[in-house]
Amino acid sequence: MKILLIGCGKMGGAMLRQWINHDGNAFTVADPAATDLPEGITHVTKATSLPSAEFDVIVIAIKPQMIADLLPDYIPALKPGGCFVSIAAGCSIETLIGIVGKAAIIRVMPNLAAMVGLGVSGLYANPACTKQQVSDVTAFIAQTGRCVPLGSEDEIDRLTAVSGSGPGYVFEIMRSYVEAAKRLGFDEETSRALVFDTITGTVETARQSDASLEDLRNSVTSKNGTTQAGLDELRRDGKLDALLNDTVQAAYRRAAELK
Ligand SMILES: NC(=O)C1=CN([C@@H]2O[C@H](COP(=O)(O)OP(=O)(O)OC[C@H]3O[C@@H](n4cnc5c(N)ncnc54)[C@H](OP(=O)(O)O)[C@@H]3O)[C@@H](O)[C@H]2O)C=CC1
Ligand SMILES: O=C(O)[C@@H]1CCC=N1
Repeated sequence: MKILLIGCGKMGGAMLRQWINHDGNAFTVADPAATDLPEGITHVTKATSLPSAEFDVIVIAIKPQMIADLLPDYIPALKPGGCFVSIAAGCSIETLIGIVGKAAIIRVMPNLAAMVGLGVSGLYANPACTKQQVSDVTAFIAQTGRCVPLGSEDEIDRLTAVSGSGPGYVFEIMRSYVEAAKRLGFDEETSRALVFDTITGTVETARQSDASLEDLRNSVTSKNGTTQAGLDELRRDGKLDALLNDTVQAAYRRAAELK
Protein backbone atom coordinates (compact mmCIF):
# COMPACT_ATOMS: atom_id res chain seq x y z
CA MET A 1 0.00 0.00 0.00
CA LYS A 2 1.03 3.62 -0.48
CA ILE A 3 0.66 5.33 2.89
CA LEU A 4 0.71 9.00 3.81
CA LEU A 5 1.47 9.78 7.46
CA ILE A 6 0.31 13.28 8.44
CA GLY A 7 2.28 14.21 11.55
CA CYS A 8 5.42 12.33 12.51
CA GLY A 9 5.70 13.26 16.16
CA LYS A 10 5.84 11.04 19.22
CA MET A 11 3.10 8.58 18.21
CA GLY A 12 3.30 8.68 14.41
CA GLY A 13 7.08 8.44 14.65
CA ALA A 14 6.87 5.48 17.07
CA MET A 15 4.62 3.53 14.71
CA LEU A 16 6.73 4.41 11.68
CA ARG A 17 9.78 2.90 13.41
CA GLN A 18 8.05 -0.49 13.32
CA TRP A 19 6.35 -0.10 9.94
CA ILE A 20 9.62 0.45 8.12
CA ASN A 21 10.84 -2.96 9.35
CA HIS A 22 8.15 -4.65 7.27
CA ASP A 23 8.05 -4.97 3.48
CA GLY A 24 5.13 -4.16 1.24
CA ASN A 25 4.24 -0.54 2.03
CA ALA A 26 5.69 2.75 0.77
CA PHE A 27 5.61 5.74 3.12
CA THR A 28 5.37 9.48 2.66
CA VAL A 29 5.54 11.70 5.74
CA ALA A 30 3.89 15.13 5.77
CA ASP A 31 5.24 17.16 8.68
CA PRO A 32 6.72 20.65 8.56
CA ALA A 33 9.63 19.93 10.89
CA ALA A 34 10.25 16.15 10.95
CA THR A 35 13.95 15.31 11.11
CA ASP A 36 15.95 12.08 11.18
CA LEU A 37 13.38 10.20 9.15
CA PRO A 38 14.37 6.64 8.27
CA GLU A 39 15.90 6.01 4.85
CA GLY A 40 13.49 5.39 2.01
CA ILE A 41 10.75 7.66 3.35
CA THR A 42 9.52 10.52 1.18
CA HIS A 43 9.16 13.72 3.19
CA VAL A 44 7.04 16.74 2.37
CA THR A 45 6.48 19.79 4.53
CA LYS A 46 3.11 20.80 3.09
CA ALA A 47 0.08 19.23 1.47
CA THR A 48 0.48 21.15 -1.79
CA SER A 49 3.69 19.19 -2.52
CA LEU A 50 1.74 15.93 -2.77
CA PRO A 51 0.46 14.29 -5.95
CA SER A 52 -3.31 13.87 -6.29
CA ALA A 53 -5.06 10.52 -5.87
CA GLU A 54 -1.81 8.84 -4.78
CA PHE A 55 -2.38 7.11 -1.43
CA ASP A 56 -4.33 4.02 -0.41
CA VAL A 57 -4.26 5.07 3.24
CA ILE A 58 -3.86 8.46 4.91
CA VAL A 59 -2.88 8.14 8.58
CA ILE A 60 -3.89 11.18 10.64
CA ALA A 61 -1.35 11.53 13.47
CA ILE A 62 -1.60 15.23 14.32
CA LYS A 63 -3.14 16.69 17.48
CA PRO A 64 -6.95 16.44 17.53
CA GLN A 65 -7.26 20.22 17.78
CA MET A 66 -5.39 20.70 14.45
CA ILE A 67 -7.41 18.26 12.36
CA ALA A 68 -10.19 20.59 11.21
CA ASP A 69 -7.65 23.15 9.98
CA LEU A 70 -5.11 20.84 8.34
CA LEU A 71 -6.94 17.80 7.01
CA PRO A 72 -8.92 19.47 4.17
CA ASP A 73 -5.68 20.18 2.27
CA TYR A 74 -4.79 16.48 2.27
CA ILE A 75 -8.11 15.12 0.95
CA PRO A 76 -7.08 15.22 -2.76
CA ALA A 77 -4.07 13.01 -2.03
CA LEU A 78 -6.30 10.00 -1.21
CA LYS A 79 -6.92 7.53 -4.07
CA PRO A 80 -10.56 6.88 -4.95
CA GLY A 81 -11.44 3.85 -2.82
CA GLY A 82 -8.75 4.70 -0.25
CA CYS A 83 -9.32 5.14 3.46
CA PHE A 84 -8.44 7.49 6.30
CA VAL A 85 -6.96 6.04 9.49
CA SER A 86 -7.13 8.40 12.46
CA ILE A 87 -5.11 7.77 15.59
CA ALA A 88 -6.31 11.02 17.19
CA ALA A 89 -7.80 10.74 20.66
CA GLY A 90 -11.48 11.57 20.91
CA CYS A 91 -12.04 13.01 17.43
CA SER A 92 -15.11 11.11 16.24
CA ILE A 93 -15.89 9.65 12.84
CA GLU A 94 -18.80 12.07 12.63
CA THR A 95 -16.38 14.97 13.10
CA LEU A 96 -14.01 13.51 10.50
CA ILE A 97 -16.86 13.05 8.01
CA GLY A 98 -17.78 16.68 8.62
CA ILE A 99 -14.27 17.55 7.38
CA VAL A 100 -13.61 15.03 4.57
CA GLY A 101 -17.16 14.13 3.53
CA LYS A 102 -18.49 10.58 3.29
CA ALA A 103 -15.45 8.29 3.33
CA ALA A 104 -14.04 5.03 4.59
CA ILE A 105 -12.63 5.91 8.01
CA ILE A 106 -10.90 3.70 10.55
CA ARG A 107 -10.20 4.94 14.05
CA VAL A 108 -7.19 3.35 15.69
CA MET A 109 -6.03 4.03 19.22
CA PRO A 110 -2.42 2.87 19.61
CA ASN A 111 -0.04 3.39 22.50
CA LEU A 112 3.56 4.47 22.76
CA ALA A 113 4.87 0.91 23.17
CA ALA A 114 4.29 0.59 19.42
CA MET A 115 7.79 2.06 19.27
CA VAL A 116 9.24 -1.32 20.31
CA GLY A 117 6.60 -3.49 18.62
CA LEU A 118 4.81 -4.14 21.93
CA GLY A 119 1.96 -1.69 21.44
CA VAL A 120 -1.70 -2.39 21.91
CA SER A 121 -4.20 -0.72 19.58
CA GLY A 122 -7.99 -0.69 19.38
CA LEU A 123 -9.52 -0.46 15.90
CA TYR A 124 -13.00 0.58 14.81
CA ALA A 125 -14.00 0.90 11.14
CA ASN A 126 -17.06 2.77 9.88
CA PRO A 127 -19.51 0.92 7.61
CA ALA A 128 -18.08 2.62 4.49
CA CYS A 129 -14.92 0.50 4.84
CA THR A 130 -14.62 -2.66 2.79
CA LYS A 131 -13.66 -5.97 4.42
CA GLN A 132 -10.39 -5.77 2.49
CA GLN A 133 -9.60 -2.32 3.90
CA VAL A 134 -10.32 -3.46 7.45
CA SER A 135 -8.18 -6.54 7.05
CA ASP A 136 -5.30 -4.63 5.38
CA VAL A 137 -5.31 -1.88 8.03
CA THR A 138 -5.62 -4.42 10.87
CA ALA A 139 -2.53 -6.25 9.56
CA PHE A 140 -0.70 -2.94 9.14
CA ILE A 141 -1.46 -1.83 12.71
CA ALA A 142 -0.56 -5.28 14.06
CA GLN A 143 3.00 -4.64 12.82
CA THR A 144 3.28 -2.38 15.91
CA GLY A 145 1.85 -4.90 18.42
CA ARG A 146 -1.53 -6.33 19.37
CA CYS A 147 -4.55 -4.99 17.44
CA VAL A 148 -7.95 -5.39 19.11
CA PRO A 149 -11.05 -5.04 16.86
CA LEU A 150 -13.81 -2.99 18.52
CA GLY A 151 -17.53 -2.79 17.84
CA SER A 152 -18.17 0.88 18.61
CA GLU A 153 -16.49 4.25 18.84
CA ASP A 154 -17.32 4.45 22.52
CA GLU A 155 -15.10 1.41 22.99
CA ILE A 156 -12.28 3.33 21.29
CA ASP A 157 -12.70 6.12 23.85
CA ARG A 158 -12.79 3.63 26.74
CA LEU A 159 -9.72 1.81 25.40
CA THR A 160 -7.96 5.20 25.06
CA ALA A 161 -8.44 5.72 28.80
CA VAL A 162 -6.94 2.32 29.63
CA SER A 163 -4.22 1.48 27.11
CA GLY A 164 -3.83 4.60 24.93
CA SER A 165 -2.93 6.78 27.91
CA GLY A 166 -1.73 3.75 29.88
CA PRO A 167 2.01 4.15 29.27
CA GLY A 168 1.73 7.63 30.80
CA TYR A 169 0.31 6.17 34.03
CA VAL A 170 2.89 3.37 34.09
CA PHE A 171 5.84 5.71 33.46
CA GLU A 172 4.64 7.89 36.34
CA ILE A 173 4.31 4.90 38.67
CA MET A 174 7.78 3.73 37.60
CA ARG A 175 9.23 7.20 38.21
CA SER A 176 7.81 7.29 41.70
CA TYR A 177 8.97 3.70 42.44
CA VAL A 178 12.52 4.54 41.28
CA GLU A 179 12.52 7.64 43.52
CA ALA A 180 11.49 5.45 46.48
CA ALA A 181 14.35 3.02 45.72
CA LYS A 182 16.79 5.95 45.62
CA ARG A 183 15.54 7.14 49.01
CA LEU A 184 16.46 3.69 50.37
CA GLY A 185 20.03 4.41 49.31
CA PHE A 186 20.41 2.87 45.83
CA ASP A 187 21.98 4.91 43.05
CA GLU A 188 19.94 5.92 39.99
CA GLU A 189 21.25 3.12 37.76
CA THR A 190 20.64 0.38 40.32
CA SER A 191 17.22 1.79 41.24
CA ARG A 192 16.13 1.78 37.59
CA ALA A 193 17.42 -1.77 37.08
CA LEU A 194 15.66 -3.06 40.20
CA VAL A 195 12.35 -1.41 39.30
CA PHE A 196 12.37 -2.16 35.56
CA ASP A 197 13.34 -5.81 36.03
CA THR A 198 10.80 -6.25 38.82
CA ILE A 199 8.03 -4.92 36.60
CA THR A 200 9.09 -6.86 33.49
CA GLY A 201 9.45 -10.09 35.49
CA THR A 202 6.14 -9.60 37.28
CA VAL A 203 4.25 -8.96 34.05
CA GLU A 204 5.79 -12.04 32.43
CA THR A 205 5.00 -14.19 35.49
CA ALA A 206 1.35 -13.09 35.36
CA ARG A 207 1.22 -13.70 31.62
CA GLN A 208 2.56 -17.24 31.98
CA SER A 209 0.34 -18.13 34.95
CA ASP A 210 -3.28 -19.25 35.12
CA ALA A 211 -3.63 -17.89 38.66
CA SER A 212 -5.61 -14.71 39.40
CA LEU A 213 -3.74 -11.51 40.16
CA GLU A 214 -5.00 -11.75 43.76
CA ASP A 215 -3.53 -15.27 44.11
CA LEU A 216 -0.26 -14.19 42.54
CA ARG A 217 -0.08 -11.22 44.93
CA ASN A 218 -0.79 -13.54 47.84
CA SER A 219 1.98 -15.88 46.71
CA VAL A 220 4.48 -13.06 47.37
CA THR A 221 2.92 -12.11 50.70
CA SER A 222 4.05 -14.02 53.77
CA LYS A 223 1.92 -13.57 56.86
CA ASN A 224 3.39 -10.67 58.86
CA GLY A 225 6.26 -10.47 56.41
CA THR A 226 7.81 -7.61 54.42
CA THR A 227 5.34 -7.61 51.50
CA GLN A 228 2.43 -7.50 53.91
CA ALA A 229 4.00 -4.46 55.58
CA GLY A 230 4.50 -2.74 52.19
CA LEU A 231 1.03 -3.60 50.86
CA ASP A 232 -0.60 -2.32 54.04
CA GLU A 233 0.86 1.10 53.15
CA LEU A 234 0.06 0.85 49.41
CA ARG A 235 -3.56 0.10 50.19
CA ARG A 236 -3.80 2.43 53.16
CA ASP A 237 -7.40 3.72 53.52
CA GLY A 238 -8.40 1.56 50.53
CA LYS A 239 -7.55 4.44 48.19
CA LEU A 240 -5.59 2.59 45.47
CA ASP A 241 -8.63 1.17 43.64
CA ALA A 242 -10.40 4.53 43.79
CA LEU A 243 -7.31 6.34 42.55
CA LEU A 244 -6.86 4.11 39.50
CA ASN A 245 -10.58 4.16 38.81
CA ASP A 246 -10.60 7.98 38.92
CA THR A 247 -7.56 8.01 36.63
CA VAL A 248 -9.18 6.03 33.79
CA GLN A 249 -12.55 7.78 34.26
CA ALA A 250 -10.90 11.21 33.89
CA ALA A 251 -9.14 10.12 30.68
CA TYR A 252 -12.42 8.69 29.32
CA ARG A 253 -14.26 11.96 30.08
CA ARG A 254 -11.52 13.89 28.26
CA ALA A 255 -11.86 11.62 25.20
CA ALA A 256 -15.56 12.50 25.11
CA GLU A 257 -14.71 16.22 25.33
CA LEU A 258 -12.34 15.90 22.33
CA LYS A 259 -15.06 14.47 20.08
N1 LIG B 1 1.54 10.31 22.27
C1 LIG B 1 0.83 9.23 22.49
O1 LIG B 1 1.18 8.37 23.33
C2 LIG B 1 -0.43 8.97 21.71
C3 LIG B 1 -0.94 9.91 20.84
N2 LIG B 1 -2.08 9.64 20.13
C4 LIG B 1 -2.62 10.61 19.18
O2 LIG B 1 -1.63 10.84 18.22
C5 LIG B 1 -1.76 12.16 17.71
C6 LIG B 1 -0.39 12.84 17.73
O3 LIG B 1 0.03 12.93 19.08
P1 LIG B 1 1.59 13.01 19.44
O4 LIG B 1 2.38 12.20 18.48
O5 LIG B 1 1.68 12.76 20.87
O6 LIG B 1 1.83 14.57 19.17
P2 LIG B 1 3.11 15.26 18.54
O7 LIG B 1 2.93 16.73 18.75
O8 LIG B 1 4.35 14.62 19.04
O9 LIG B 1 2.97 14.92 16.98
C7 LIG B 1 2.25 15.69 16.07
C8 LIG B 1 3.15 15.98 14.90
O10 LIG B 1 2.41 16.72 13.94
C9 LIG B 1 3.28 17.73 13.46
N3 LIG B 1 2.59 18.82 12.79
C10 LIG B 1 2.34 20.08 13.24
N4 LIG B 1 1.76 20.79 12.26
C11 LIG B 1 1.64 19.97 11.19
C12 LIG B 1 1.15 20.16 9.86
N5 LIG B 1 0.70 21.35 9.44
N6 LIG B 1 1.18 19.10 9.01
C13 LIG B 1 1.66 17.92 9.40
N7 LIG B 1 2.17 17.70 10.65
C14 LIG B 1 2.15 18.72 11.52
C15 LIG B 1 4.01 18.18 14.70
O11 LIG B 1 5.15 18.96 14.37
P3 LIG B 1 5.70 20.02 15.48
O12 LIG B 1 6.11 19.21 16.66
O13 LIG B 1 6.86 20.65 14.77
O14 LIG B 1 4.56 20.95 15.76
C16 LIG B 1 4.37 16.82 15.29
O15 LIG B 1 5.54 16.29 14.69
C17 LIG B 1 -2.78 12.88 18.58
O16 LIG B 1 -3.97 13.01 17.86
C18 LIG B 1 -2.94 11.97 19.78
O17 LIG B 1 -4.26 11.99 20.28
C19 LIG B 1 -2.74 8.44 20.23
C20 LIG B 1 -2.26 7.48 21.07
C21 LIG B 1 -1.11 7.68 21.91
O1 LIG C 1 -2.88 12.18 25.88
C1 LIG C 1 -3.46 12.06 24.79
O2 LIG C 1 -4.45 12.76 24.52
C2 LIG C 1 -2.98 11.03 23.81
C3 LIG C 1 -4.03 10.00 23.51
C4 LIG C 1 -3.61 8.77 24.26
C5 LIG C 1 -2.25 9.05 24.69
N1 LIG C 1 -1.89 10.27 24.41
